[in-house]
Amino acid sequence: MTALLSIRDLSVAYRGNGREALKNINLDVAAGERIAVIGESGSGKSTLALVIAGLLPPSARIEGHIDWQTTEFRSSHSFAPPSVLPEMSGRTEGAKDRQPKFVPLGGRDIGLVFQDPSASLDPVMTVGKQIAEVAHTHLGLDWPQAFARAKTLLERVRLPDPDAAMHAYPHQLSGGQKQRVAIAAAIAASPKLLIADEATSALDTIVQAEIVSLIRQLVAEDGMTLLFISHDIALAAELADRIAVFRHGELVELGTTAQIASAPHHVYTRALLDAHIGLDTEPMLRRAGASV
Ligand SMILES: Nc1ncnc2c1ncn2[C@@H]1O[C@H](COP(=O)(O)OP(=O)(O)OP(=O)(O)O)[C@@H](O)[C@H]1O
Repeated sequence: MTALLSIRDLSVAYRGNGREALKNINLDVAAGERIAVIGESGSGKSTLALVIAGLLPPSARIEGHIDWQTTEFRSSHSFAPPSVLPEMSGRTEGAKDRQPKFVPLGGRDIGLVFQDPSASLDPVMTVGKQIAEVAHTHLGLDWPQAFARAKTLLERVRLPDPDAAMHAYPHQLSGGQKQRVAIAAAIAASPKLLIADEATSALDTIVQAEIVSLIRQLVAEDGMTLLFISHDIALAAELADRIAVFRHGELVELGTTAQIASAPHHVYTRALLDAHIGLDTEPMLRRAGASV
């Protein structure tokens, strides 16, 4: 399968933080693949999402490369994450040599869904306008077309009354409904990559399962690549083809969901699995296609 994304020797350090948030990460993500990134709090999961999306603060030190395979240019293009550019002044010749380079744009090429939908939704703009704005900006649709697309998206994310929701403000919706709206906005420009960073962590178990199922369906229907970030290995196993296990900024294990769930190599992965034993390990293994 073609790699959509190749991460090479990637390290990230935040200013004022002695420890590197990511250490020498190498990871290929295939086009159309669903990959889960799991690990405990502080393991570097969100940093990975932010560096891929080019959203790290400019003060963060980034080393290494993220290469994108884009159909637009029909070849592989390398980009230095935007926030590293000022620090790359000594290497600009090399950077110029790689022209034309493809710099993915958040919203257009990468859809992002975070834990707290309230933080990504504008409280004083109607839901319909927020989704339509993404389609208007990134797809160049005129406003009537953009609003029509917003309505279709609200139907696709299964909001109970899409017509009413178009005119609603975020505070009038439940947490699960807001997350559906955030997902609709994230996929409004048909991004190649959807990053869901703890997108279900703030929701109760039933709504969590509904959102996971929704993400699975949308990713399949639109042929998106999924980076699903979670601290919950059981949830990750529900929809990932492969699981990447992070600890203290390092990628300690990478394997198919069945392999990770049934025969983990790393002691830390085993500990994450053990935390689920007696709770939902068997269903998780069955879902992952492993023999129990
Ligand atoms: N803006 C920042 N400035 C300084 N240090 C940061 C910043 N953001 C994250 N860090 C540090 O980087 C490391 C990795 O954090 P990160 O948020 O990527 O982990 P995480 O696995 O996503 O954790 P969580 O599940 O709690 O969100 C941690 O030590 C964290 O304290």
